[in-house]
Amino acid sequence: MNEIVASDLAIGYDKSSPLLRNLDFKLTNGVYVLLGANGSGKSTLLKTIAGLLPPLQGEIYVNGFKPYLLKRKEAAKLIGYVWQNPFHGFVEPNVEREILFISRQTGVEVNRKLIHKLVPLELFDRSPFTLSGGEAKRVSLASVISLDQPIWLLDEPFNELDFSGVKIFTDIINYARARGKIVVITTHYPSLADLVNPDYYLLINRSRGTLVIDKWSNLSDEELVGNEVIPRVLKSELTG
Ligand SMILES: Nc1ncnc2c1ncn2[C@@H]1O[C@H](COP(=O)(O)OP(=O)(O)OP(=O)(O)O)[C@@H](O)[C@H]1O
Repeated sequence: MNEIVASDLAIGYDKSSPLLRNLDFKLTNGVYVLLGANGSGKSTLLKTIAGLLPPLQGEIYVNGFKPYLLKRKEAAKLIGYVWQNPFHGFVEPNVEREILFISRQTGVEVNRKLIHKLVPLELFDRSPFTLSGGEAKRVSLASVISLDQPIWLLDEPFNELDFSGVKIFTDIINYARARGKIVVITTHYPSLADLVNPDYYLLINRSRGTLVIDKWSNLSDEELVGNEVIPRVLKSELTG
């Protein structure tokens, strides 16, 4: 059983004004979608779970480990964190080397099926820095999740994906669910997130600096709109 446990957790960059505080939750195997306004702290929460940021207060555990105390290679074996902007993560001169970079660093064998689902072979010799936005997203997803870690944190994975990219991604999330992973996905598009049948939604309440964890059907349109999440009745909200 995989688990992410937060206990009286406060996160952010400034102890005197945390973005989120008093977080107490336990996530177990399943698919979670993290929603919230621009700048509310979604990426910051993922970075804290990934161990890139220490808690400001309280504690975070990933499968019993404090992630911010793990060596980067150990953290990379446990947690696959895909950055929001793929170009921020690229370090290699060609796509093939880029995809295998974390595997080389950690010594973990990659799951080639996941790589080939996401990235067409004809991209392998290209510089990652010359890729289109969608191609770059596919490469950055492949470069991280091909390690098949038990925990995947995916920051805005739907951005830039075309229809076939969304279908492939949906298949990969079904695979992750069947393998008992914990997958946390951020998005501003709940209608796309719905395609992966999330178990729970994590909604950031920015004014209170807290996190609501619930089923989609229990989140009211008022609560969604109040936190800048695109609601169910989109047209009337945008034109009314
Ligand atoms: N390194 C940093 N130092 C100080 N403040 C930061 C740093 N990184 C992010 N922030 C601020 O923290 C807040 C939360 O940022 P974060 O990226 O977590 O938001 P988000 O919910 O992911 O937003 P978006 O929907 O726009 O991607 C923002 O106000 C941002 O400017």
